[in-house]
Amino acid sequence: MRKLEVSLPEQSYSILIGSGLLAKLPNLLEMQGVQKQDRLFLITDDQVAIHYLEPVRRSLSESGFSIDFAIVPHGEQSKCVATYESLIGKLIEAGCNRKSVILALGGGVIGDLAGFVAATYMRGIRFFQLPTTLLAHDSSVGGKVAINHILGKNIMGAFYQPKGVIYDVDTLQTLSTRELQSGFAEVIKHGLIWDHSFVDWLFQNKEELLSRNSLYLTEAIERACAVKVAVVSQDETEQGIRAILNYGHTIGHAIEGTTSYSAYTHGEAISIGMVGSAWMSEKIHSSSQGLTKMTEELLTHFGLPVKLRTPLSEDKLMDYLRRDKKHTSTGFIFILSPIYGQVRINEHVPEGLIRQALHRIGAC
Ligand SMILES: O=C(O)C(=O)C[C@@H](O)[C@H](O)[C@H](O)COP(=O)(O)O
Repeated sequence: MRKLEVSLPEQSYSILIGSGLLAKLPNLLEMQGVQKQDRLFLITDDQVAIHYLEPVRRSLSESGFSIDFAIVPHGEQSKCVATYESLIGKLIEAGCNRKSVILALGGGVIGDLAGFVAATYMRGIRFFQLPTTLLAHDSSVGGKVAINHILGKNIMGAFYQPKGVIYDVDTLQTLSTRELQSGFAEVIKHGLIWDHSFVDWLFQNKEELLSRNSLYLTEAIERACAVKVAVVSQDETEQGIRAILNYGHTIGHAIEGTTSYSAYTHGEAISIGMVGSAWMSEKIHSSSQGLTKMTEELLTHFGLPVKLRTPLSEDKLMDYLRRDKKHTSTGFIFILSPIYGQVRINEHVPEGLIRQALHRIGAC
């Protein structure tokens, strides 16, 4: 088992990554201070539930924990006010109190949604992230929890850290190919923003990674999480450097939002967003020549899209970009890469350049 520590001013926690961790959940929770009398409430989705709900529920009940659960439909549409409110109702009905603990068993949607429920139920109760997708190496760490508004992604949210992340890599074996590939977008992002040797390693080991070799996946998750931990521990609430974790997300969120979260997975949208960002980087920084081609090659190797499948309106994407959380009254802020393996926060990116980048990725 690999272990990383997230050290934050108010609270620190561990990320445990390894095989067979869900089976050890009762012990791992007790080691993190959860007691048998603390009511557990597990939140998952209908796809994850098929594989993991019963074994997890049974092992916790047989170990003496009392556990209730709720299953929501899979997909980004569940990150909404209606699902949030219904979950709060279920917690009340189950008798959850301030000592109760939420278990977020699933991918990024479940982690964000259950985390937001935990952050707000009775003004905040403990929660653990139990990621079951590759993409969730990113969303489970760092405490960004949120639900979407029809006009914007993650608009209602909080910075609310989990008490721990328990990442059983065996769960990646049941992911669909599309979901696995989607997760690589965020893994690649962590390399592109911080550590070019990690990007090279991903290139070299793509066969092992795509064939779900657990040792290689564990290594990839650990290295990507290490980048995230290094950034978040410097800037928990995104006052500055944490914005670099948004590389590719400005355009990516606009793609997801304008297609009502139905045409692209989060990873696919971020993949296309990173191509747009690489292209703008080349236009602004002469030192990043060749970045777009290299980014496209890497993403394509991992089965990710580098262009919109069907053209989207440039104006609609621009409207969405104006509502991006990084946007200020002084202009568009983009995370761009002056050199392979590093990024900077670029303020005042000209609208004309953004429009050209949108064309480059297939907007019309
Ligand atoms: O942790 C962060 O900070 C990130 O930006 C990571 C992103 O990959 C993640 O998708 C995040 O939820 C996006 O946050 P948002 O503030 O842009 O909504």
